[in-house]
Amino acid sequence: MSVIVYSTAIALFAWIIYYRKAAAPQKVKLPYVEFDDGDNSAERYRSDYEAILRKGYEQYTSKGLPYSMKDPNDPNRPVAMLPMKYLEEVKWIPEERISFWKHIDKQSILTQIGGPGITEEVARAARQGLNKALAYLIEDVQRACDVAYTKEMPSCPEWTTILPYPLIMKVFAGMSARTIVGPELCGFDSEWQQLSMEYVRNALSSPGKVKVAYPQWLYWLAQYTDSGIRKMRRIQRRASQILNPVLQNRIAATEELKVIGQKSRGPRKYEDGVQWLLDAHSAHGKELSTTQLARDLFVMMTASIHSTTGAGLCILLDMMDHPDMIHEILDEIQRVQGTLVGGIWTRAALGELRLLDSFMRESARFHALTQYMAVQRIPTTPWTFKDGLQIPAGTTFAFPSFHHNFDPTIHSKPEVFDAKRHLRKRGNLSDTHKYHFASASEDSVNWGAGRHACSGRFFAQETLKLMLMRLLMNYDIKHDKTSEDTPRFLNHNLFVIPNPALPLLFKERKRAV
Ligand code: HEM
Repeated sequence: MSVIVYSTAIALFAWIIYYRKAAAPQKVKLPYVEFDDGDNSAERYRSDYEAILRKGYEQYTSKGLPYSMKDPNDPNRPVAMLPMKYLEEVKWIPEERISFWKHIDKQSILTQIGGPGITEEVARAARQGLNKALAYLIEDVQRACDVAYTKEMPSCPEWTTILPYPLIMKVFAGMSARTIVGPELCGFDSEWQQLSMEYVRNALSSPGKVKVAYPQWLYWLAQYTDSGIRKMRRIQRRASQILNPVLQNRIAATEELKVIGQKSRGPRKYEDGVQWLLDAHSAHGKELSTTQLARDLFVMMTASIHSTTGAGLCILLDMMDHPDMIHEILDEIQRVQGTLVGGIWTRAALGELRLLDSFMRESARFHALTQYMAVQRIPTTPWTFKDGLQIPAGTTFAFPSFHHNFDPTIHSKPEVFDAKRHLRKRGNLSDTHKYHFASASEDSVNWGAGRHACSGRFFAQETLKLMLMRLLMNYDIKHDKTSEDTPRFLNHNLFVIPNPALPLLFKERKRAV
């Protein structure tokens, strides 16, 4: 008897050892960079990743060498930081092999708590639907911008304190509602807008709480116990209801078009996120339910709201540090505005705002569109680069976008904010797609790269131009001396965001420009 018990115990012990070894993630074999002074606490990393990335850039990536460091999204294995020479090899590898969406899942944990994730249909709707229809949407988006400013901006005949972050966010939400759900639900402060903003708020705040309160294997439980996540589910149910008639309209319009057999060159009856998602699902032979529609639209909102707001505020803050440029930018705006028919902006006209565009791209270079690293990917099976570098399955690798932006071999005098830098670069080029704000050109990976490069970046570019123009033309803006101690930027792990609590002073111009 005791022999049986003894043998069983040994077998069990051996199995546990084997299982733990098999389950333990394989570690990447690269030099590990950490803080020299011995303080490698979680808090230190949260607020000072930039220092580690700078050290890694100086010692390794700028010299074409990879290294590893603590991954804020994965306590079990480090992230591999790669020099740019590896980028081409992974840009176009299929998602199933080198995954971006798994990185998003790891970072946001939304799919692990019952929330939505990026899908092929979401990516396709933005890449093909939004980008193709963008030229037709500018007029409506401009109108939504005007309505939002009129409603949100207080009267300020004298210098008035305003928090620009929530202002920009609200205005962008108005513009994106028109684009994402179309004319039926997009009214300013409509139920859709309130639901979607509340959803995004919870989708961004709840995962952090879950990560602290639960071990990873119990994350799934939070969808039943966490009030924020339960709220997201309630919002999703209500959103599905109000989206139903909108979806039916898109289905009917698509059927009508099939019957007429019309292959028109212009916009269809509806050009919006609901239509593009319907197109994308149909293209994959899938039926689109209202629940899936709500989830997909919320993914788009979550991807776009704070990223665009953050980039917009970075640009505004840079403008205040370079007031000399504001006059030149205003001259350019007025010159182009003079060519508009009925004061309506077009994509072509927005494209003529080359100085404003160059300023925006320089701001994006300085602040890396609020992220220290880019092109984060996770191999689904072990990946070997051509030179033999191996990345184990499940280990994130990434590229150092922020420090790349300050590399003197890429940009001359990188520490100088040079608003005309990209204008000069574009000057002699026949390729008009390069070096404008939304370009994923080779001198920057701020927008990512390859098959997953941000598909909403052209929309972000045009909405930011419309929003910034309206502010510059109507208001003088300056820093509030009483809030000099308020930090302008906040570090959080791999993000550096303009402080949402930073107030600025606004004063109406005597005569709007
Ligand atoms: C300034 C604003 C924005 C910034 C800084 C930004 C940044 C990014 C970045 C860095 C990526 C990952 C790219 C990669 O790793 O290769 C990305 C992907 C994506 N973005 Fe944006 N984004 C912005 C605005 C938007 C907007 C307005 C939308 C939609 C309307 C959007 C939708 C998406 C989608 C769907 C993806 C995933 C693409 C794919 O997997 O194929 N983004 N974005």
